[in-house]
Amino acid sequence: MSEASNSSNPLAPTEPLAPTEPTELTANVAPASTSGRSRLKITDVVLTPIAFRDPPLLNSAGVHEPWALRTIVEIHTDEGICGIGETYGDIGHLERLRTVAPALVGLDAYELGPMHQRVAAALRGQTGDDKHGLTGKISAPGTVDRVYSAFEVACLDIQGRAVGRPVVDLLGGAVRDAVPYSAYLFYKWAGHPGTEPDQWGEALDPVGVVSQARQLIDQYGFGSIKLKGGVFPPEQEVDAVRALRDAFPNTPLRLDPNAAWTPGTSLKVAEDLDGVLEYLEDPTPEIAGMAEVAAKAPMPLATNMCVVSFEHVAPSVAVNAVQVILSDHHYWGGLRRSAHLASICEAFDIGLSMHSNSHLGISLAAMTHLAAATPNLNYACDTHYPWNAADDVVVPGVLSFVDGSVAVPAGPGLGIELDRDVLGRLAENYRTCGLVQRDDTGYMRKFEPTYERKRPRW
Ligand SMILES: O=C([O-])C(=O)C[C@H](O)[C@@H](O)C(=O)[O-]
Ligand SMILES: [Mg+2]
Repeated sequence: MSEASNSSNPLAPTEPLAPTEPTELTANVAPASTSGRSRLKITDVVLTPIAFRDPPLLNSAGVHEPWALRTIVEIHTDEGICGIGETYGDIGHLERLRTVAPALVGLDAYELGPMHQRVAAALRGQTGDDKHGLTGKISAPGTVDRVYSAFEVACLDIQGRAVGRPVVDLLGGAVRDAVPYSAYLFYKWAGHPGTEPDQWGEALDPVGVVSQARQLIDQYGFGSIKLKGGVFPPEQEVDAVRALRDAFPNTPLRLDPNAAWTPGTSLKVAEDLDGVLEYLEDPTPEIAGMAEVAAKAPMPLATNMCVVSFEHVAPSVAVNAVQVILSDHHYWGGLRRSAHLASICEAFDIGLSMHSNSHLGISLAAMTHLAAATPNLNYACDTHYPWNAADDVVVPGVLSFVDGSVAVPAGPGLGIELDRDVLGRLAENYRTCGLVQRDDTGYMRKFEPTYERKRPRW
């Protein structure tokens, strides 16, 4: 037991969970374990911001820029075991990672509770933000979870490597050997303005959307489809979904306009697509709006916008705002806390799916271990991976899609290795690409100067 334990309450945590104004960081966090057990002491935390190519994917915030940003996290230990994680690359998030990293040195890689406390203490109540708002409002506790997540994944990688077991075993063992993902369709331009069309081509109408679905399904074997909407007037997106239904009569379909519609518009679309969608994702903003739609919609409503942190769950349950939550370990506080979310969903009979932003193979591996260990994950997971796979930092061979699913890596830890040549190249991209923050709206305005981000828009 640490010297700092609270003598009046034997169950109190050894230290405050999130002191907002600590005078001295070291005086407000749990000390490293002194029990004499063998340790895996963290000796260094290395953060590498990277940039990789991203196609012009359209959404309710604007359009993806030519580069997507991420940060690769490497944690080193005194035993020589190193673990890796992947997280957002926006400058504000990167600065928060940089603030926290030195505070983790000296911890044991098994001390994840104390690590969460140290992250909270180092952040001193900061609240993150982003320019796209596609994952809802970010709170102070949500900011801690976003920053902690990649460090937690890297430590689970270390733990697995240390004991020779895959991360899925640390999460309770695999309930499935392979994790199904869905084809993630986007309206898109043929290429970034001023460049040649990319391999995917244009998708701005039902014909283009169906052809994109065919490409993704032919290449990856996906067994379900999600269309990112919120780009065109809802009637046009309904037509695209109907075209998908005609082209793929037995494939589960989802539509996600990222809160671009009023509750009234959402209900109209929900009625139009009755019997066509397995769920309708974030048709309208906020818990109250979603509850209004959910009360009459014929299909379940899903979210990765109005329930994005633990404090949102109770208010949402109280009004039955959503019937499916899209988890995402990058902002729900890593793999273990995402497993807690899964238990909460089970308790409240809420469905569970998985959200994705632009990402590479470290995230895909982590998502796959988590999903494989989560019995009540009842839907195929989202993944952007096909859009960004050409630039993966992971050594090829382990992560591949067969019939739309990724087999759980069998090697110790995450079961993957960093390709250092690619990492170096993507780090150089970051230094030269001129972007430090994702700005879909700003990029759209370069081509449509009057464009505004509006939620709801219709
Ligand atoms: O709502 C969602 O599913 C997303 O936020 C996924 C991605 O962020 C996607 O919309 C994007 O990157 O344009
Ligand atoms: Mg969504």
